[in-house]
Amino acid sequence: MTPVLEEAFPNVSRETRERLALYDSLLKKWNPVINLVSPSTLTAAVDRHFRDSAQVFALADLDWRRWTDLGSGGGFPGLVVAILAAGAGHPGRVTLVESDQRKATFLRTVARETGVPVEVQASRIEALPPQASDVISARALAPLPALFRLAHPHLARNATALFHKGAGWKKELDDARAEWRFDAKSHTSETSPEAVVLEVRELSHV
Ligand SMILES: C[S@@+](CC[C@H](N)C(=O)[O-])C[C@H]1O[C@@H](n2cnc3c(N)ncnc32)[C@H](O)[C@@H]1O
Repeated sequence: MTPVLEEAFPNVSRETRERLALYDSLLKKWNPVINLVSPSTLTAAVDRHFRDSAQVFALADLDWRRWTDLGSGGGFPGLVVAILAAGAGHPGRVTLVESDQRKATFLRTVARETGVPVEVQASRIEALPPQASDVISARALAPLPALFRLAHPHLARNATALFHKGAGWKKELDDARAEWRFDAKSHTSETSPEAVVLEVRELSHV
């Protein structure tokens, strides 16, 4: 287990850290074959991917029952959420949606090897029946207006969307207001100074 993982996750159980370490090693093994994350980010994966993902778990209200992660790719942030939730004894169900079959196979492999219960939907988000999720997350999937179109059918009443966004997030928010009503709060990212996690509630069409 790398000391970096211990520093990044000081308050989780040993079992959770071991699961994260196993995930990290599988990511490094599979990445040259299916490009789950940019290869240049692999050496700093604990910070760039694992700690970055953990932010949404910490921001969500604790009482969620269904969490859906859209466009999960290599599992960020959704699979990290599932590992942290399992470690905390959280009873909620996490679904990862990823249309690329090879990436979905990777997600199922990590879930099986770490023993973390997670549902992997290997399909396009647009093809899913409504998920009625209390929390929806997505990182690096689409600009905000398009992301709202993808997420909206899957939100339960009083749901929260937690979206990682880069430096252009203010412009994306302005663009989205042409089409959508919502309350939004930005949380400065702990892993990248110009990035944020946007917390969006009460999303409805204009
Ligand atoms: C840029 S990657 C980001 C992956 C991951 N969220 C991350 O931050 O590392 C976007 C992922 O979304 C998936 N994706 C894009 N559009 C999708 C759709 N309409 N339905 C399901 N998955 C989609 C792609 O296959 C890809 O794996």
